[in-house]
Amino acid sequence: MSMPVRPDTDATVVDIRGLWTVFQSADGEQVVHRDLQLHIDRGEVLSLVGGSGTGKTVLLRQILGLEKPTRGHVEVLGQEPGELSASGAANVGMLFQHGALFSAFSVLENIAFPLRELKLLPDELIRHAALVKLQMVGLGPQHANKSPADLSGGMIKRVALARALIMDPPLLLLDEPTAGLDPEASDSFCDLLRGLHRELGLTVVMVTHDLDTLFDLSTRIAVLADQKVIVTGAAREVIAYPHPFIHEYFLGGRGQRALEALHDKPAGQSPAQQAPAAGR
Ligand SMILES: Nc1ncnc2c1ncn2[C@@H]1O[C@H](COP(=O)(O)OP(=O)(O)OP(=O)(O)O)[C@@H](O)[C@H]1O
Repeated sequence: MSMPVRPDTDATVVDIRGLWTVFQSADGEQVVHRDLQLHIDRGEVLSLVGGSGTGKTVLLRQILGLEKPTRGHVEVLGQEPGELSASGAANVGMLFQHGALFSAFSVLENIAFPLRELKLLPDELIRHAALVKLQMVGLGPQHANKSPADLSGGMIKRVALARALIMDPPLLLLDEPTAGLDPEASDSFCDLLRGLHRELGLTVVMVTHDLDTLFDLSTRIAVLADQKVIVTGAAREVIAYPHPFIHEYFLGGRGQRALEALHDKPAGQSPAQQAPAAGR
């Protein structure tokens, strides 16, 4: 007997509908998001791009469950953000902008911290899991007992990434993942992220001001302006959208240089070069 074929409803990882974010200030109300919509499917690397103060970081925090929108609907894997999955693990891992490691903890203690907080597993198992993650981000066990103060900027990002991945979240949020890194460390961190995205089948939502990182990693770009997502699509599609912010951001000198670098890469290396996907 054949089973009825069901539509694939499992593809949605993030579903945001009718989102409003309004802050009260001494000068009155500040509307940051006005009826914003965003839909992200499994396996995407979606980058949020927008001018300063357009609410990119606030949106990441809402997906993570650290902040509630004023109005509207945010769902991550069919659940309210911040809830644990059926297995008790976190659905979302986040790499904060400056790594945000605990300075009094060793590298391994930092990576293990979220698992230890759960108070479900014995110490030896937690230590082992943290060592596996340390290796996964390209750092050897000789770094396990170091203090964050003894690490380079690139290593701090890697340790923070290992911590974000400790509970094997299917969704990873990255806030300015390459900010503060020199070009070499930045390229190497992008290589690591690209590899992990592929190997772990992660869905990634990223905020970046760095156009090289943007073009290097994104499978889709969403542009925030006028308090909403004005366009989403592959790089070519977004760049062709007529809006003053897009023109200034992508077609100024900085954007032109990053685009040229993108075109110089061998075909197949850069996901942003793939055929345009329909904006959602
Ligand atoms: N808790 C808060 N209370 C009041 N206003 C806030 C709060 N959090 C954020 N804002 C305001 O919301 C706006 C959006 O902030 P957000 O940090 O998300 O911007 P952003 O797009 O990430 O900007 P940038 O690219 O400069 O980091 C800003 O004007 C900020 O001052």
